[in-house]
Amino acid sequence: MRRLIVEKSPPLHGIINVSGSKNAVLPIMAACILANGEIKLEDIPKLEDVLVMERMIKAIGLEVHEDGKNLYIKGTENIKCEAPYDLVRMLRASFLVMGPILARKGKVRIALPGGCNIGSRPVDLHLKGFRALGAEIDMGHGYVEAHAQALRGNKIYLDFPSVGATENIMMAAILAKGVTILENAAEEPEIVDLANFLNEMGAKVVGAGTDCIRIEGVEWLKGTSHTVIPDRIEAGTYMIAAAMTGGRVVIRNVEIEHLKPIVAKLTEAGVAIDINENEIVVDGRRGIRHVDVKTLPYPGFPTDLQPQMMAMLSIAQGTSIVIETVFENRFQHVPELKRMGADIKIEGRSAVVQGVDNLTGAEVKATDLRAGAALVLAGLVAERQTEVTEIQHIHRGYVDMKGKLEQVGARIREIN
Ligand SMILES: CC(=O)N[C@H]1[C@@H](OP(=O)(O)OP(=O)(O)OC[C@H]2O[C@@H](n3ccc(=O)[nH]c3=O)[C@H](O)[C@@H]2O)O[C@H](CO)[C@@H](O)[C@@H]1O
Ligand SMILES: C=C(OP(=O)(O)O)C(=O)O
Repeated sequence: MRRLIVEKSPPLHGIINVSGSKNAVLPIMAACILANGEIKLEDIPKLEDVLVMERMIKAIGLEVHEDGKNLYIKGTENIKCEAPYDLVRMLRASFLVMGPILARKGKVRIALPGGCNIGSRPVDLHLKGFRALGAEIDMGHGYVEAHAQALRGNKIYLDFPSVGATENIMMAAILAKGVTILENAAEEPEIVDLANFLNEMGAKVVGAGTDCIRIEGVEWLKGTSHTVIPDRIEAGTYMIAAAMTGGRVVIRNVEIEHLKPIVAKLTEAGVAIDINENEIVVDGRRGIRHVDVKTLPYPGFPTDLQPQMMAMLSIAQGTSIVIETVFENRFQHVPELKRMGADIKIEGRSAVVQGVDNLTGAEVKATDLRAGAALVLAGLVAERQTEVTEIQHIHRGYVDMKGKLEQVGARIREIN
């Protein structure tokens, strides 16, 4: 099993280039099922999750090839209506092929995604949306089946602004007859990127990025070229790394607007931040003060940065409160951080983080993607050596984390 060995590192210094967004590229790859024609996705992030999604859309019948930098996908009408369990199991986002297949073929059979370890993550809101568009849904034997004579636009109110449900329902509505109004929709930048991509292919989506999205059904979609937005969670992770180590790092290829919640919290914690056109300079030399953090749907503080933020607050001056409102089981990094000497108490969905002077290296387990990132960051400031195991989770969502951190002075290596 591969592991990352992280040693106490000097303050990070230099430049880090952010890759394309994992959470934008995955739904966009699913949306290719809706199109006829050639699609070019430029500068795609080379991530395990992208490879799995590539296998998924190939299994459905799309032609996919890459030239090391770009991904070329050929949309076709000859698609299969079934998404196999072995792929849905590996990647939750693969459930996002359900809306596009249903839209295209009027029927779909897909494995229910397995429980992921940050929460139970049901798909009831996705299914509620498909039902409102006229689909009949059957469940059994670990699969969900949907079929419809013809999908028809409708008014749909989401009980919670779920990112995945917003994306799946939006894609199902693209080829439906009439107009769909999606209320209490998620407003994440990745949803705007998906809507832009769909519109470039000929869809009629307005309002993405607000809580009300209007989709006017069209007959068909054509091919296009698209560059996905920069990964705001990757950017935020390295911003926190710079702050924690008391370094000064220039983070390039960022969309400043998307980073507002993390910029606000780091500034409140005493970190100096300079903003240029598409780069951000993070200077942690003044030290870190305690801050309270509550995760919320965008534009609130992202749950995907909560573990990394918690690692930072575990060495801040004073006591911080971290409240996780999005996922009910996203504190699994806490026992691991405690093994490294952090002083954290969990009370329900809140964690009380009392900053300590020093963390100490230990063998710790990456229980999920962002938990793994948090432990790597903790390792950069911990005395002696930290060994992070189960790093396949990190490879799901970070392009060459080891190389990017090494480039700014981190002492980190990967071993088998
Ligand atoms: C591939 C991708 O983009 N993943 C992101 C996406 O996940 P994902 O799309 O799975 O997250 P959601 O926004 O759907 O989930 C948020 C909350 O809604 C609940 N829920 C969701 C759907 C549903 O049908 N019923 C229901 O109860 C979930 O259990 C969770 O508690 O948004 C999350 C929240 O920003 C991020 O952490 C993930 O990185
Ligand atoms: C939870 C995450 O991803 P996924 O929804 O793919 O599990 C994440 O990116 O932190």
